[in-house]
Amino acid sequence: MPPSSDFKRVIAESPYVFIIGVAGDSGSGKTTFTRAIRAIFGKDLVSTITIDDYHRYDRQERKELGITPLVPEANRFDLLEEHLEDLKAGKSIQKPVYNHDNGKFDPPVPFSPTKILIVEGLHPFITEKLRDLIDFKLYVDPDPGVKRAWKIKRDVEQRGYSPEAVIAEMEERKPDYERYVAPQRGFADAVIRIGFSKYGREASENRNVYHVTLCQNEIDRSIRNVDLSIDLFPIFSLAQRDFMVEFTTEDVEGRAMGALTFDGELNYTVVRKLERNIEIQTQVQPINLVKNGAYLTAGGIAQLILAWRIINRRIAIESAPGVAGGE
Ligand SMILES: Nc1ncnc2c1ncn2[C@@H]1O[C@H](COP(=O)(O)OP(=O)(O)O)[C@@H](O)[C@H]1O
Ligand SMILES: O=C(COP(=O)(O)O)[C@H](O)[C@H](O)COP(=O)(O)O
Repeated sequence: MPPSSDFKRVIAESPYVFIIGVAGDSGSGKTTFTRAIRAIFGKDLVSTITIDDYHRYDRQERKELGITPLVPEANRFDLLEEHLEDLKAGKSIQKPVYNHDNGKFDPPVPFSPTKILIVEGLHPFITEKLRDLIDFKLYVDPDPGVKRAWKIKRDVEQRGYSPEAVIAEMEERKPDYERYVAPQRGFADAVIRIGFSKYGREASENRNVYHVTLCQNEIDRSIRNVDLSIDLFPIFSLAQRDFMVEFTTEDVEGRAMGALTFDGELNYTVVRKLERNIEIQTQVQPINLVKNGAYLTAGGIAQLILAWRIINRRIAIESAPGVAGGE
């Protein structure tokens, strides 16, 4: 791909359908963490499929069978594989629709592929075929306390459950989560862990500041050298808020992954440089995740780095011989 090309235009004109898989428990921030990707590429290029639509049983049937939606048999992965294969080949599908408001299925809807497709849900990496079809795999992994707070808030405010019902359901689902969902961390290119901020729980609750660890496998060799430096000078001169960065190696399902941890908030001036470097390297601009004068939270920085990783995976595919029209 020519270095000065307009990356969005190249993607729009390429036949390649790039699939991003986002796995994690219900209410773990899957939708929220893919927001940066949607914001960067825009509605025309990005669409999302939620795997909830591929449940085999409606809420009443699951109740009668005594199973949770986390059990693989409660989902139609064969149909999902078929649909992702069709979408990757540029074909439209008739997508099933699960309605969270009433726990039943609505009639299927026509769904056409966009050049970037986000597939999010409980089990996007459960079969080998799904893993092969997905180009970038992300696992979202909040601490139990964070997940509990997020899930209660969302399911009470948006899905009409009582807090007690949400808590009881979470307890009931735990063993199936550990058994069928959590092991998918082992297939992920990146795992995002989220805990309450070390600067106090109120920082999380009031300002969305979390302790965020981005575990990544080794960066693709194909990525060109890029300056991802953080400038210390504005940190010294604009350090009105607490911030920390840490790098460790962590064991993720038996794999050693590089773990970059952020907590707190960084001023726009510091983050804008990072964002600008990513814009120059990827030709995707403007990214503009932060507004002038504002602060970006640790989660926002993790999103920015993730977006950069994902864009680079897409560039690597574009440049590979014979794939997506590369030389
Ligand atoms: N990074 C985040 N920062 C703050 N709140 C979040 C974040 N991610 C998720 N949440 C909260 O958790 C709720 C559930 O997140 P959502 O992205 O809908 O989860 P999922 O798609 O995994 O079911 C959201 O409505 C939001 O209140
Ligand atoms: O586990 C999930 C996925 O939710 P999310 O969209 O949060 O990842 C839901 O419990 C099932 O889809 C069933 O839905 P319901 O409980 O509404 O019947």
